[in-house]
Amino acid sequence: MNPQAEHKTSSLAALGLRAKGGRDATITGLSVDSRDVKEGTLFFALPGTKVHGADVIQYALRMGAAAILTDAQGAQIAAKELADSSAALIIAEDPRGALALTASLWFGAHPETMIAVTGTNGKTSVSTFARQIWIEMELAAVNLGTTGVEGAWTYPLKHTTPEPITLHRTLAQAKSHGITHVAMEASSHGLDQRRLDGVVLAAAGFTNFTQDHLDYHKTFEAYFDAKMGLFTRLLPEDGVAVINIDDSKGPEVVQIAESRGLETITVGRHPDARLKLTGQRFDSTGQEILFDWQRGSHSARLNLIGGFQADNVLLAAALVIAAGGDPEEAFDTLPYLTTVRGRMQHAATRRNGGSVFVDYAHTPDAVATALMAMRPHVMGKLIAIVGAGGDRDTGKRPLMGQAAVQNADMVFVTDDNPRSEDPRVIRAAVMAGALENAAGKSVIEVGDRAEAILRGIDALGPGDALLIAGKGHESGQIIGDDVLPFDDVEQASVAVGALDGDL
Ligand SMILES: CC(=O)N[C@H]1[C@@H](OP(=O)(O)OP(=O)(O)OC[C@H]2O[C@@H](n3ccc(=O)[nH]c3=O)[C@H](O)[C@@H]2O)O[C@H](CO)[C@@H](O)[C@@H]1O[C@H](C)C(=O)N[C@@H](C)C(=O)N[C@H](CCC(=O)O)C(=O)O
Ligand SMILES: Nc1ncnc2c1ncn2[C@@H]1O[C@H](COP(=O)(O)OP(=O)(O)OP(=O)(O)O)[C@@H](O)[C@H]1O
Ligand SMILES: N[C@H](CCC[C@H](N)C(=O)O)C(=O)O
Ligand SMILES: [Mg+2]
Repeated sequence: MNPQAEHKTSSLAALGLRAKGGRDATITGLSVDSRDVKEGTLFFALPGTKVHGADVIQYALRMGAAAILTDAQGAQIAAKELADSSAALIIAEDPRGALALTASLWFGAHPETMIAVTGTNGKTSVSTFARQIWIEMELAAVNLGTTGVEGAWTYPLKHTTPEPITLHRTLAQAKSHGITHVAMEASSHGLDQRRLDGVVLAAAGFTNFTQDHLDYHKTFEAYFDAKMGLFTRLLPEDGVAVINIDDSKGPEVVQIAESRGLETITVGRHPDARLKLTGQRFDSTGQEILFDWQRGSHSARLNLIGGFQADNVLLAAALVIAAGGDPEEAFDTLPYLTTVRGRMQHAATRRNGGSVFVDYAHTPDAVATALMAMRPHVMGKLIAIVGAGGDRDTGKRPLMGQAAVQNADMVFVTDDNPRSEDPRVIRAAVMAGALENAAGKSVIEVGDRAEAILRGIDALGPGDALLIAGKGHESGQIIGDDVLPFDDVEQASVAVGALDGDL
């Protein structure tokens, strides 16, 4: 906890907020949840997907809220309670944006160099590689996202892009631990809800754009627009946009960035890419890459499985350069990069040489990419274990089954966080997509994930490989409201032990 932020007070005026009737108040803390309100809190009553925070203003006032910030609708909902109270009222057109800016002023300090990455897949990978490059360059760096805060300082997080109060508190804490460089993930939910507004970015990256999260955004257009907020709203005029030009949306992102006059660094195999991947050769433990930067040719060994990891690594290197890093120094670190936890991670090897990898592919594109990426490293057959999450985009389920069967030789369909849904219904949707495209390949439904892993590993012969997709670094299986301990890497070695005897 940042002591300064926890014990401080501030006037509304010092936070840049103007209350109705010019009323000021002494604020002792910020909250978006009425249940956390204490004496002196500024409560942000936000419109939500389930309720409007204004519905609970009455409760926040009873707990001692000194001020309420809400939108016009919220002020109307709680008009009577607000009129009867001495708390200051701020009405904002964009209350989530106001929350983010207020949180950034409240916590104040943050590391001096910050970058953010958006895209459907690859955010955690790119931000982790950027952090690893900085650390190899002897800078005090962290990545912040799905896997928490990792690097020179570690801290757990619940969200990929935490809500602004948590985000700015975490950044202030990072600063107090001596962190100077942060690579963070900008999720589409986070961008849509303005969670990152108020973060000052040196550079922003775009990985790719494919289907996910349509449960929340409803349309591809809305999902893309949310992601583009990173370039249209968040990145300052002097920030640099780093864009994967090989993605079909890449040129559009370049246009969006250039229409604001932003400097761009394009990355990819495309002939015009500023950081251009020109060659790639795979072997059983990784790959050699060739790339061009400003008329100079470079080569590097990557101890990473999967062709797409080269895209992620080069995007990370370009972000480091965009944020002021020396290019040659950044390129020299590439052979030292290590697997991102739960992403194409080698988990176990059978006595017969069959190998097991754990990956976080949880979108149709990621399942296809991950499996295709394994092919050049695998001599024998490729087996996939796949499942889809409950209470998430339902449209992606059959497409994930299809992507698995089209790119593997044998598929097991199993459970992956059914949450409040009936797991059989989720599996049926994944199975339908797989069976429709099976073309004679074997597709087997095994609900219990541990059993699916055991059976997948049992099917491995010499030279074969198994990809366990979907859960990556996760440590639990979410069933209803329960989280049962479950770790794919651990299960893989338990299964190998059970089948081969402990090696
Ligand atoms: C779908 C979504 O993003 N929801 C976020 C949203 O909540 P909401 O709109 O559903 O909130 P609501 O329940 O309708 O309540 C409205 C407001 O009233 C408040 N409230 C509600 C009840 C009460 O008793 N008191 C009270 O004050 C709530 O705190 C909220 O501010 O606003 C809340 C903060 O105001 C967030 O905490 C919440 O994130 C939830 C926890 C969440 O799970 N989000 C996930 C989906 C998410 O953000 N994931 C992304 C992407 C991951 C990926 O890329 O795969 C991430 O960045 O992690
Ligand atoms: N550049 C890429 N292109 C396509 N697929 C990728 C790429 N990078 C990673 N993936 C696939 O996506 C999976 C998730 O990767 P990663 O965790 O880096 O993405 P993310 O964008 O952070 O995901 P989340 O939305 O859950 O935060 C990986 O396990 C891999 O299968
Ligand atoms: N952060 C993402 C990843 C989910 C991964 C998968 N294991 C699932 O539960 O669907 C989400 O919550 O949609
Ligand atoms: Mg992530």
